[in-house]
Amino acid sequence: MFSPEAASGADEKRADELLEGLNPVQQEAVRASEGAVMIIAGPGSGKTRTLTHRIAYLIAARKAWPSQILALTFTNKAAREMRTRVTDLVGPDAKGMWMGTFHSVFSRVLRREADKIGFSRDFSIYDTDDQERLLRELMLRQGVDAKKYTPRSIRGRISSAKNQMMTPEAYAALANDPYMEVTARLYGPYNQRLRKANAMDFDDLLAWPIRLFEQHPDVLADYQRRWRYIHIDEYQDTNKAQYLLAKLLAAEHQNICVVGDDAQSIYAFRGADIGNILSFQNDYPEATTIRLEQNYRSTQKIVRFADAIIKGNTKQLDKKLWTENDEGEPVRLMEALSERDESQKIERTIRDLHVRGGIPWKQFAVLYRTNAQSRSMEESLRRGGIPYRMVGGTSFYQRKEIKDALAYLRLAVNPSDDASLLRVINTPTRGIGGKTVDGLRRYAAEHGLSLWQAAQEPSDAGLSSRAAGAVEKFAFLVARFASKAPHTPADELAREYIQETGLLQSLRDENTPESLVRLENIHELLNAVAEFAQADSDAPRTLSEFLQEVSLVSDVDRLGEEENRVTLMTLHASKGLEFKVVFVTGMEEGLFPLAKAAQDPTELEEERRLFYVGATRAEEILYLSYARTRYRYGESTSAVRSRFLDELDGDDLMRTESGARFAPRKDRFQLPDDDGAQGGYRVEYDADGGYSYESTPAQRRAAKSGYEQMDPHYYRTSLRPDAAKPARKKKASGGERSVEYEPGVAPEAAGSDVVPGVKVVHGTFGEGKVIAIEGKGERAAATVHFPRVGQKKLKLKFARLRVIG
Ligand SMILES: Nc1ncnc2c1ncn2[C@@H]1O[C@H](COP(=O)(O)OP(=O)(O)OP(=O)(O)O)[C@@H](O)[C@H]1O
Ligand SMILES: [Mg+2]
Repeated sequence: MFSPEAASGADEKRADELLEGLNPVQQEAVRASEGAVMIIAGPGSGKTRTLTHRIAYLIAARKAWPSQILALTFTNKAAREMRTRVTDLVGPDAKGMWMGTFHSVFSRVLRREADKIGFSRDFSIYDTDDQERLLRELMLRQGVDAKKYTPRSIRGRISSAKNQMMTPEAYAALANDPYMEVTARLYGPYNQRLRKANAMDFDDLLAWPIRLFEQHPDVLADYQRRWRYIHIDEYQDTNKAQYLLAKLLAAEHQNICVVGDDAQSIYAFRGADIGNILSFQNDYPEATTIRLEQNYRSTQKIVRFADAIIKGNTKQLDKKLWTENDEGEPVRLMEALSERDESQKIERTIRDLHVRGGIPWKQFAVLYRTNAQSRSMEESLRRGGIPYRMVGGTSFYQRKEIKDALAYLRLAVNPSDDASLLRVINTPTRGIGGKTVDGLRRYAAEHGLSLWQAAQEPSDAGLSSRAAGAVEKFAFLVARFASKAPHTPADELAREYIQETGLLQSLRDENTPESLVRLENIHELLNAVAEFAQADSDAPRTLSEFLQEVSLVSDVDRLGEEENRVTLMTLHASKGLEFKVVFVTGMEEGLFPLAKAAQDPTELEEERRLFYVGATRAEEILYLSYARTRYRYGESTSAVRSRFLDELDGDDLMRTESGARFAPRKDRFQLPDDDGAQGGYRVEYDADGGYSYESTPAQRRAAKSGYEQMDPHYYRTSLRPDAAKPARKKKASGGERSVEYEPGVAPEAAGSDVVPGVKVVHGTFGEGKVIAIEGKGERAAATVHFPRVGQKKLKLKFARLRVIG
């Protein structure tokens, strides 16, 4: 009989086998099943693998029932993979484990406990669109200028406040600038509206469980007992709410195992806090800390290259990483003329490696900093007939027609969902115009009703009889399916319902190539519902369950394992994954690092960690690329390659396309911070290497002293030291002074030994003593006192002074 307490000899043998694929340190982490354990280790060192084996071990050694295991991952895909791996390791015993992202696990908890916090179990989850629509409406009502204060950035502010567990009142007390004040005014009403709509936003999915546990200690105790073993992957990217949840749940038994890498923390902008790693030791003083040092993923060259990247950061725990893998190929750097050229080169390289090296498509990943960069890459791959899959951008569930269909489905499950109602009340058009909707809104606000409730009494809302008729018909449609929803299988309900909404018919009537694609998409959605409904053999699942799952899919989650395609995705999305061949693209100043990050040392370090994450996804071959011009904000702009490349040591790790050793430009270097430099620069390069910039006073000072300031922390002394081109004149904008630079010669090298105080001999004036030097390079001039003729100012370029002491 299966019992966690009584392990038989056979169980022990099975458990020991699970240790076989692990090295001794990893085994130690698996065996340390009781108490707090923290595994801090670099990329590819087997953190995730160790976690997976640890869970399998707990089950196989009968230390825990599967249902007593909680594993929190960063994506649902990671959770699915972990579940599959554990099932492979221990068989069907694995069923019943709680595995998923924080958001999916706790939304499940919230559904079970919804009534305790005043929600119904069918609450909706608002996505960013829904949130912004709601905010826009509140702003309109409060007379807030939506151009000056965008709903998007207000949403961002509310989101960070929620992540910090800050209430509207606490936020209002802190507000000290106009933006914060406007946000403070909207935050409370925004929450009330969510509640009225029986809806939660993403941040609520973490904030509400904390409140639930605080207000209901018995519920907390229940979950503490339920989850005897807690596991968290990618711990460095947890935010405050996630940290608190983990702490609350582990408080009783303290069996918590977290794994992470501070050098891979890349979500600070979303409230993640590396500090959580540091607090771990304080929260669990008995915690065992385990360090893994062997990398199993990448070649030696890639591991050393990654190490060189992260050395650029000052605030990093020192970690040694080594590997027994092959030495491997040097990292390749591609220079392209334009983004188009860049993507074509990548396309050719992928094809070549695929055809000649036999590497399957799915072993390639192209990573970029911003989603916008995917467009030209997609184009090249499409033209080349290479199958690809894009993660992010306008993903399937973000398409208009899909969101429309989902809004109908959501409404049937939760009619109070105002955002969904507004979305579809007149889609397809059914004669319910803006005025009618406004009338309903007003009526709802006056009587404290949801829009749905208002729509039940359209004639009381003061609508014309025609409008009221249209609203009634709509309400009847929704109500009919709402009453069926709880006891009808999801696929059956969805098919019939969507048919009756008229969405399909309207797309058919439109009969354009685009509308037919949309029609296809809706059919694909219905297929997805069917697949979901029938996936569980015990009983068909309901629409409510389907919607919950869909609200939480992130783009990475849709990454089909089975499919043999090249993957395109942002660097952020690539965390935790691995591919044989990886391209990190768009390595240009202003793009990677982003311009905004270049101004701030903290953000710059986060960008560098992102580079580190990207590079360490590669198992065998790593390519980096940059383009000299790129379309940004609708115009073609010249670009200069990323500082991240030039700060690398030019040792044996990187080669250019032609196979030459990479020569970093060591002319970019840091000046002391106290030089008084100020931010604000804009450098624009022509394709031929000419450039112009708008300078700040600090830049002009820097230029005077021989350095061109690129930003507060970086200076360049010449334009292209490696280019044998004549000196170029700066095309100064805004009437700035011109400065000449001598490519290839650092200005301070010109006029070398002639410095104030030295004795010199001049062909005509004889011996003299240098009093002062002005200017640099070509323009350098010395003031010399000659006992025979007095003081003279001489251009060094012509004077041919000889130093004699
Ligand atoms: N002891 C081992 N023997 C053989 N292969 C291993 C071992 N440990 C890890 N691996 C393999 O090395 C690769 C990297 O492991 P894993 O993904 O667990 O690393 P990680 O530390 O989680 O990396 P990241 O920080 O990027 O998430 C995987 O393919 C894994 O199967
Ligand atoms: Mg991992």
